[in-house]
Amino acid sequence: MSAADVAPVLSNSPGSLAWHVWHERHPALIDQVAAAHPYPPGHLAALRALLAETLTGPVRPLPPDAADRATWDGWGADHFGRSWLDVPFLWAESYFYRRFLDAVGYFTPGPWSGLDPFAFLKAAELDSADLGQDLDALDGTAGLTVEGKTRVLLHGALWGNQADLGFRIGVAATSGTVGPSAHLVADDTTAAVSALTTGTGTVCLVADNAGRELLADLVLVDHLLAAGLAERVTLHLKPHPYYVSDATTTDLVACLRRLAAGPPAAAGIAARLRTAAADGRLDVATHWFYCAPYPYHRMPDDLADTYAAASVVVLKGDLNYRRLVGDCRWPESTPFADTVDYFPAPVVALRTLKSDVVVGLDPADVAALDGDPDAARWRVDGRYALIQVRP
Ligand SMILES: O=P(O)(O)OC[C@H]1O[C@](O)(CO)[C@@H](O)[C@@H]1O
Repeated sequence: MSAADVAPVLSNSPGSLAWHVWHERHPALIDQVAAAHPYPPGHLAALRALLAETLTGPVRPLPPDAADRATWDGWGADHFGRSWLDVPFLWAESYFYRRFLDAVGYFTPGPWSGLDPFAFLKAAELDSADLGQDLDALDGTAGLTVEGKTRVLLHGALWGNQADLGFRIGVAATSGTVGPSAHLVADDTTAAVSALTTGTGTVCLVADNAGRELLADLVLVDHLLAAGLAERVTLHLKPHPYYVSDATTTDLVACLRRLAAGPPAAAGIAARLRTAAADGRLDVATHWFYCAPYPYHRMPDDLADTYAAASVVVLKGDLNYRRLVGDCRWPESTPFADTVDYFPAPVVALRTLKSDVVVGLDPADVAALDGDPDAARWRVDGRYALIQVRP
C-alpha cells in the first residue's frame, strides 16, 4: 500500500484536529498577529478576509501580481473554487501560510516587505526566563560518553519539538510535563544513535521550529561536529516564515546570539558553530520545496540528490513527519519502512505527535493508549513522541 492508496487527511470533520486548526487556532493567530503590529487598514482587512475565506468561502488563487502566482496556479488547480475544508489538509494549511504572508505584504515591495509576522512570538520564546535554566543543564552532559551524550542530545532535539508556537495557539496548555524516557510511542533511539555516529559524510538536519527547538538542534549539531561524529552538517531551514514558528536563517542568527549570551557551555557551542560555519563544516541550506504544499514523495530531483549525498537525513517535527510518510489515514500498524521506501537516504524522524498521522506502532500499544483516560489526546497533544529510523 502506498500513500496514494490511502485517503488524505481533510479538515471537514468537526472535532478533528484539522477542524480545530481552522476554527480555533487560525482565528486566535490572526488576532494575535494583528494586535502585535501597527498594520494599515488594508493589511487588517486582508487578514480578516483570509480568515473568512478559509471558513466559509472557496479557495481563491493568489493575486495576479504575485511572483509565484503561476506556480501556485499549478499547485492549486485541483483545489481552487472548493471549500478549504474539503481539500487535503496538508495542501490547505501550506497555502494558508502563503496567503497569510500575502495579506501582510511580506512579498510586496514597501514598508512591510520581509517583515516576519511571527517574529514577535519567536523572540518572546528566546527571551523566556526559564531558558537560562535549560541551558545551564548543558553542564550535566560534560561527563557523558560520546554515545551517551549523543543519546541525551538526540532526545533533547526530539522534545524540543514540543516547543511549537503555532501548536500552542488556540489550545489550552497540555497537562503535565514529559520527559525523554516517558511517552515514546516508537523508540528507535539505538538505531538513530548508530546512524548519527558513523563519523563520515554529511548529516543533513531538516529543522522545524525556531526558538527552543532550534537551540536543542544546534546543541546536537555542535556535538556531532565537535566529537567528530560527522564531517559536515547541513542545516536545512525554511526560505520564509511558515507555520508560525518554523525556523528561517534569521532565526538561526537569533539562536546563535542567544547561545553566545551564555551560560559558558552555551557560549562555547555558539563559538564552535561559528567556526564550523566559517570553515564549511556547518552549512546552512534552504529550498523552495520546504514551503510547498506536498509530501516528500514529490520532492524535486535536486533536493533528492542533496539527501542522497548525505550519510543520514534527520527530519524534525510533526509537519516533516506528515510530509515524510504522507498526510493520510494510515492504519497505525503500517510499517514505517514501507511508508518511506521512496526516500533517497537513511532517514531519522524525530517528532512529537501533534496531528493524527502515525505509523509503525504496535496495535497493542495503540489499544492501551486509546483506553487510557490520561492519554485521551495522545495523537495530537504533543505529550507523546516518536523516534523512527529507516537505515
Ligand atoms: O512544528 P511541527 O512539529 O511541524 O508541528 C506543526 C503541526 O501543527 C499543526 O499545525 C497542527 O498541530 C500541524 O498541521 C503541523 O503538523
